[in-house]
Amino acid sequence: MAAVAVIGAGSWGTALALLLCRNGHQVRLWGHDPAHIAALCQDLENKAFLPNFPLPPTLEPTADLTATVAGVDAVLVVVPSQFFATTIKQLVAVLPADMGIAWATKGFDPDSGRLLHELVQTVGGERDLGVLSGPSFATEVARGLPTAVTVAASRPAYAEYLATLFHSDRFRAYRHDDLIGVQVGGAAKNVLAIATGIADGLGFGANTRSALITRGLAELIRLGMVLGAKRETFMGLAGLGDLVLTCTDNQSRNRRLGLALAQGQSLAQALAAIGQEVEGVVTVRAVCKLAALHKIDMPIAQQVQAVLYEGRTPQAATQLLLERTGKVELD
Ligand SMILES: NC(=O)c1ccc[n+]([C@@H]2O[C@H](COP(=O)([O-])OP(=O)(O)OC[C@H]3O[C@@H](n4cnc5c(N)ncnc54)[C@H](O)[C@@H]3O)[C@@H](O)[C@H]2O)c1
Ligand SMILES: O=P(O)(O)OC[C@H](O)CO
Repeated sequence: MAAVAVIGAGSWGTALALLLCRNGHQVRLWGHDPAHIAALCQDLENKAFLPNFPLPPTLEPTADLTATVAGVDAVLVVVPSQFFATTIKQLVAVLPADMGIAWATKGFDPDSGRLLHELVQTVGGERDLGVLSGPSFATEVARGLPTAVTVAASRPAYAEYLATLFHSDRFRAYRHDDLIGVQVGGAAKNVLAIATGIADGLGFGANTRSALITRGLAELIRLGMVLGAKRETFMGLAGLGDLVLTCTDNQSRNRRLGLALAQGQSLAQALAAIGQEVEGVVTVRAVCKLAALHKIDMPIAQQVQAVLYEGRTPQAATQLLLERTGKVELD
């Protein structure tokens, strides 16, 4: 059994920490906010981000990063992408130089637009890198509902090590070698879930939803290919799997944001009502910048950006998508 540091005490970090404890591991769960961690220690529950799931004695909440990683066998970072760079910088300062870093964050580095493995390489030097991604709502994992994810790593043995930590009869962790594709899938699907939420919120039907998911997948593949991903990765859990989950179920915060925008709420109102991280709001900027840089067509992502940041109404954005000239289906 291993000692694991989970860095990020939000809903996903807490759900993965609970899973690791159920798998028999000893877990330290780090949060940046000492008051929140004090509440976790007192309530033995993460009331702010994952209520109604008792924390077992093998899960130790802490706000001390040095103490969190002391003597652990593995480290998993699960902070939202906007805090990822700062957290990694703090982490590498207290982590042995040969210790691998894995993450379950879904997004790009907002400042540089780079994928997170590039940032970790730059800040953390040569070491094992791994990512856990795929269709997985925190609450369902905490409830022990059957879930399957992808674990990709820079080295097959590290992917196998990480997958073994998480794998159980309720949480199947499939190994993968496409670090880039798995990250692009997990990040970009959030933008497409906002688009699908908008369409559903405007009252469009099942045909429209399916069209957006499928044409969204084409955009995601285009982006992945220019960044060096393998095309087939997008047919797996971290691609189509997560895209379908997030675009079709109202547990998704990104989808709910789209629904709220279509119903006339402002971005600020919608975010306040959701009260948690909505990664697509940050990710859409990186995605559109990358699309422009690599000269690839990502019309759905561009319309999401226009709705979020350029004052375009959901109705106008939808109309602009529909008015595009016909084209061949496959690139
Ligand atoms: N919630 C899910 O179901 C789920 C599932 C899969 C992946 N993810 C991904 O996991 C990542 C984390 O999301 P979440 O759902 O746990 O977020 P959350 O909204 O539940 O929690 C917010 C998190 O942000 C952290 N935070 C806030 N300010 C911070 C700061 N200044 N420095 C460091 N951390 C700070 C909080 O401690 C908390 O961990 C995201 O990339 C998300 O896409 C979430
Ligand atoms: O609630 P969302 O939209 O952030 O999605 C959560 C997970 O990424 C689903 O796999």
